[in-house]
Amino acid sequence: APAENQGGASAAAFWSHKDYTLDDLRSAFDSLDRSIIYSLLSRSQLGMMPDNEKDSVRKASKILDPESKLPGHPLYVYQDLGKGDRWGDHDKLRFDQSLESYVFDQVVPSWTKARAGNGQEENTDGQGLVKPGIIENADDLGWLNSMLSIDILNTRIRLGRKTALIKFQQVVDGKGGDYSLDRVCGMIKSGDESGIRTFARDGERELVVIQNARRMAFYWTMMVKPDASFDEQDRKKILEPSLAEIMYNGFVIPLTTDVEVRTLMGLKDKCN
Ligand SMILES: O=C(O)C(=O)C[C@]1(C(=O)O)C=C[C@@H](O)C=C1
Repeated sequence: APAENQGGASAAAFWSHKDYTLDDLRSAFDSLDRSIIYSLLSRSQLGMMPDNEKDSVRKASKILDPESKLPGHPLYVYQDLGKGDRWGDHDKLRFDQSLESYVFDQVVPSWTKARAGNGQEENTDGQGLVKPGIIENADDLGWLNSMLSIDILNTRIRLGRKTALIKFQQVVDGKGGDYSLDRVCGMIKSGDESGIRTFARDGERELVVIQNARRMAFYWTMMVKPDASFDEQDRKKILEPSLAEIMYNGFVIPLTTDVEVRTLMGLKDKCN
């Protein structure tokens, strides 16, 4: 067996498994982001259905944001989620220790709840988390899509954990640039969260992620051929790629980074 698999107390021995690189993770981010933008856009088109069909979409947006007056446009809805000063303090977002990630409370509707229009409690786990339900027919594609959007978003944000572990590994390998193991461990041990956040962030990469989101939103909205019955308002709702940017800038990247920071701060015992 390779030396690094023989165990040992040092950080180097513990973190030397190299199944994937930061580049591998970034291509995983890229494909998740494609799915996220696509599912949000296809979801947004539901908002352009005739009024009677919009009802289920309205219900979905009400669960996300009870104050919302907008007809089920997830990009608007997610934008609303960011109204608080700190994303993590928003009452619909909660950090789940066991998942090492933020979860959206009460946003994954179950089939029964959607169908029966019952109160929020019925299908929850007792802590306000609605269990995913079973989609029984095509009428529920809207619900299915909103569950997928949330699920892919969660998966994306949780990837922050692996990303943080790889960044720590790079430091252990002496490939952390300005960041030595001593420096990073110093920040972890002294509880310097903002220092660790600066370490975890990569401004250039963030620009690439945001630009990709914009481009995908633009590309896919161009593929939507507006029907003569869509009014000006509706057109604006789908043909607005900057909403993707708002979402990634204000919410998706910050939450992913938060997961990275929390993961890194938890590596105290990997520091000597
Ligand atoms: O790619 C990284 O290095 C990440 O940490 C992921 C991510 C993102 O959410 O896409 C988060 C923070 C960084 O500033 C850049 C990008």
